[in-house]
Amino acid sequence: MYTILSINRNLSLPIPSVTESPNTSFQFWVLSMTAFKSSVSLSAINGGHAKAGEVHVIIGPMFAGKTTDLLRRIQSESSSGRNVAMIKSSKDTRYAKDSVVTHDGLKFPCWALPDLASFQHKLGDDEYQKLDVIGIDEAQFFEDLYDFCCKAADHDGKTIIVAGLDGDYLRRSFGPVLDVIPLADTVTKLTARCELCGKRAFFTWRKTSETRTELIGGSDVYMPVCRQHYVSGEAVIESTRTVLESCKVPNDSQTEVSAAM
Ligand SMILES: Nc1ncnc2c1ncn2[C@@H]1O[C@H](COP(=O)(O)OP(=O)(O)O)[C@@H](O)[C@H]1O
Ligand SMILES: Cc1cn([C@H]2C[C@H](O)[C@@H](COP(=O)(O)O)O2)c(=O)[nH]c1=O
Ligand SMILES: [Zn+2]
Repeated sequence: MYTILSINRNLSLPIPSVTESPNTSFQFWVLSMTAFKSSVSLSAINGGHAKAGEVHVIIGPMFAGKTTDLLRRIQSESSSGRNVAMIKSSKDTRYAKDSVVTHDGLKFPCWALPDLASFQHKLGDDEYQKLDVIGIDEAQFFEDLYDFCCKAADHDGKTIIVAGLDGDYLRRSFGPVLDVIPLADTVTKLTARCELCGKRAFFTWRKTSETRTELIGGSDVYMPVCRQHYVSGEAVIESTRTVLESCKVPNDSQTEVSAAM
């Protein structure tokens, strides 16, 4: 039998009035949680920061408006008087070196970095401490995204807003973006318009035959498509491959042909 005297925000603890010997597993759990709570204060959890951090993730195919949404949120935070910074992957060289740029041409100055771990050092500790909000674009290219979000949100009290592709051109998980979903306060999946039918596009189609996962490019290389046109596109590629295979001259007959020439 337990009497919960009071649970309030200063972690005051339930005072168990044990009417039986505390050897049942539930009673042991309550007592061990009581001991845990009394030894850990909130400030120790997030490194002494009064404000707990946040992680917000924006995903979707290319041209879905991920960067546009990221810029909107960052500008809103800045207008509210919060100190913001923007980071993008230095792999993104499409529109500008030191700015995040949307496909519509909207720009915002940023740090273009090869990794996130170097950000605090490059910014400087004093400036980093002053930061309230950090935006991250092209997050699929940052291998250290998970660890950065953990430290920045859990221990440094920062609000992190992440924008990146959830899937690559094969609709496979792209880089570390999906790994941070369990860390997130919110997850927003955006859609584009299918270039072939105008319906909602959830996927990105690569127009070229390159097969490497990382291939920087815009509408020259990629287009957003709906499920129907992604699948039919795959069907077209497969049937084209079959036709080309059937037109190929077999190797042994190639030898006969070249010998006859
Ligand atoms: N097929 C498309 N569907 C939706 N938006 C498109 C398409 N093609 C070009 N755009 C433009 O791309 C803009 C989104 O750009 P951006 O925010 O950079 O997208 P993302 O970061 O998701 O690639 C849209 O506002 C729109 O003007
Ligand atoms: C699908 C896909 C995309 N990329 C690259 C192409 C672009 O440079 C970025 C995505 O830019 P956006 O801001 O989302 O428009 O990623 C790639 O390297 N591999 C892919 O499979
Ligand atoms: Zn379509």
